[in-house]
Parts: sequence; structure tokens; C-alpha cells
Amino acid sequence: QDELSEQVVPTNPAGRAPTGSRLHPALPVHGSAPPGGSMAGGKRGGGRGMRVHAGERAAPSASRALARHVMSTARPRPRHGGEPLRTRPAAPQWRSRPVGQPPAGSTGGRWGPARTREVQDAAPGWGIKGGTRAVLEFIRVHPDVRALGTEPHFFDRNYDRGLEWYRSLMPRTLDSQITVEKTPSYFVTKEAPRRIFNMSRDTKLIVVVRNPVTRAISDYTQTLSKKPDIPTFEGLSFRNRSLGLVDTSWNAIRIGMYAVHLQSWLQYFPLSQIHFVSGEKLITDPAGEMGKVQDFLGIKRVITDKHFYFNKTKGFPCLKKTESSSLPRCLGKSKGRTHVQIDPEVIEQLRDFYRPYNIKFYETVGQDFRWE
Ligand SMILES: Nc1ncnc2c1ncn2[C@@H]1O[C@H](COP(=O)(O)OS(=O)(=O)O)[C@@H](OP(=O)(O)O)[C@H]1O
Repeated sequence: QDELSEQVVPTNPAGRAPTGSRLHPALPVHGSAPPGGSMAGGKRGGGRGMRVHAGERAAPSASRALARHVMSTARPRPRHGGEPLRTRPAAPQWRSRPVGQPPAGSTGGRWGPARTREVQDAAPGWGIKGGTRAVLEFIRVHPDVRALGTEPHFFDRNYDRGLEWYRSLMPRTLDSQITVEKTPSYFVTKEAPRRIFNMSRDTKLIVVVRNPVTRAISDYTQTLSKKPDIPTFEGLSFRNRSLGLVDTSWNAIRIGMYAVHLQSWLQYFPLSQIHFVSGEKLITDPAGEMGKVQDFLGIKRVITDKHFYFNKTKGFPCLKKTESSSLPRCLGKSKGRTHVQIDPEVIEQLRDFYRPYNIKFYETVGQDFRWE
């Protein structure tokens, strides 16, 4: 079987992705890693995120109303005193236009009558080792969804490139289709909520969350696969292990403090605009989790049990077919790695550390993910 590969949109003029950018973005929040930073090189390295965009919809539904609204707000507008989006000056084509209509003066091409790359009803989803790639690859099977396969990292490290750049990356969509993008590091990017809000206050957000201890180990395992010389997980996790002082400046730890990161998002977006996918259930019941994602996006439940099979070799659910091929496909080798063995006592200490954050997170979102 072919494996789905994960790509990152190049972030420098030479068109090269910085080394290690898949692990830690060059412009992280909550401290920053050096370009190509790793958990070894900089404990404050940024994490990774996932995101999605949505195209306007023609269906007479609540989601259509939402898309309409987004259309009229797609033009950068500072809110909450936030910074304006950087764009090329006066772009009347996308200032606002009726749903389903090409911009005035358009003769087709990029702005073909039934197609658009408008950034409208963005529905970013993040997770950072939570299962974001799986959600993206599963949701793009839906005929009403078009997905950007790469991670554009627009709202974190590529923001200076401007909205036009971002839009140009988007796949063309029919009026009835949603465009989806994932960049997991948005979740921990301080500026991302404000920037996305300024682009569109109606953006729908999808977050894939997973037991933060397992997530941290997954993150570390990924880094270790690229940089075998990094210190041990146990060593990086603590400022003082005997005192049980966890090092929250280490991104592998910090990313899992979901309740903290969520607060930044709730300053801009209501909870009803954010959907939380359980990274655990995504593996045990992909159809169930994807059913909820489809409901959240306001699209028909097309992706069901029939789309999945359990691949014993991979040890994960895989797609029987994808949007581009009728052949079965599993995610790539970087998804579902065998985790590094961690001292059980350390795992216990980290469980204790995360417990209050988890409880706060459950209370905030009104959902118990049962990580205890
Ligand atoms: N169907 C399927 N196949 C393979 N892997 C799956 C699947 N569903 C969820 N997962 C879990 O996804 C984890 C990787 O998460 P992300 O895609 O969010 O990682 S990343 O942040 O984009 O690097 C990855 O984490 P690890 O197991 O630690 O590698 C998987 O557990």
C-alpha cells in the first residue's frame, strides 16, 4: 500500500523547508526553537499543529449562512485591537462578494465561475501528535471537502507572506465544498487566534486531543527518530525530578497543557465554534469520531464504518480508498511509531502533573476524555 506522506509548505524564498520544521516551527509561541530546532537543541521549541479551511457553501443551511458571513468578513479587519492581516493593498476581488459569484471583472482562471480559492470558512484543526493527519486524510474523502495536503503554517511562521499567499495555496473548491487545512502548531501559537479571527470570525476550529502524557512521548519519539543524540525523555521532563518539578518550558510537556492553550482561543472564538476530536477514539472508532466532525462542519455523514478497515500490520485503522485512489491506504510511517520506553515512575509523575490541567480542560469543553 502507498503511504500518505506529510509535507510542509516551504517557508523560505529558496523554497526549502527549514530542517526539522516538521517537528518545531521556526516561529513558535510559548518560547521558540531555533530554526530546525529540536527538543534537544531548545527545550522551548514550538510544537506542531494542524489546520483546515472551508470554502463557501451553497446549501441552504446554517453553515451556508456562516459562509456568507465569512465572505463579508474575509477582508482583513483588526478586531480586539489586534494586528491587521498583511495583504496586498486593495484586493477588490475578495473584499466581499455574494456567495457563489465570481469577483467583479473575473474572467475565470483562478476565479472561475464555480470555483474559488477564497479563504472563507476556515476550520483549523490542531493536535500536535494527536491524530491531525488522520482527521485530515479521513475528512478529505468527503465529496464536500477539499483539503490542502501540506501544512502551510500561515498563522504562525508564514504570516508575513500575506493572505494572498495563503489563499493561493488552497485547492480550488466548488461553492458547495469546504476547504480544509491543518497546521498543528497553531494550537500553541499565541498570535494564531487573533490572526484567524481577523481573517474570519466564523472560522470553525477542530482540535485533536490525546492523553498529554502519551502525546509528549509521541512528540519525543518523533524528535528522537531525527536526532538520536538528544537527552532522555526523563531528563528533559523535569527541572528537578526528585522534587517532582516538571519542566513546563519543554514544549513536549507544554503542548499537552490543553486548558492553558484553549484559553487563548476562547478569547476570540466561542466554544461552539471549536470541535474536539478524541485522539484515542479516532483510533478505536474512526467512523464515530468522523461522524461528529461531519456534523460539526455541517456536512452529510458520508464517511462511515464502510470507509475503514483495521490494518493489522500497521495496527491502525486505514482507509479502504481515498479521495484520489480506489486503493486502500494507511497513514505514513511517521504515524503510529513504536514509542520509546519511559520509566513508569516518570509516567506516573507526569500523570499527576497533568491531572489538574486535564480536569480544567474537561470542565471547560464539557467533555471527559478519560485520560486518568
Ligand atoms: N489511522 C491512524 N493511523 C496512524 N496514526 C494514527 C491514526 N489515527 C490516529 N493516529 C495517531 O496520529 C498520531 C500522529 O498525530 P498527528 O498526525 O497529529 O502528528 S503531527 O502533529 O502532524 O506530527 C500518531 O501518533 P504516534 O502513534 O505516536 O506516532 C498516531 O497514534
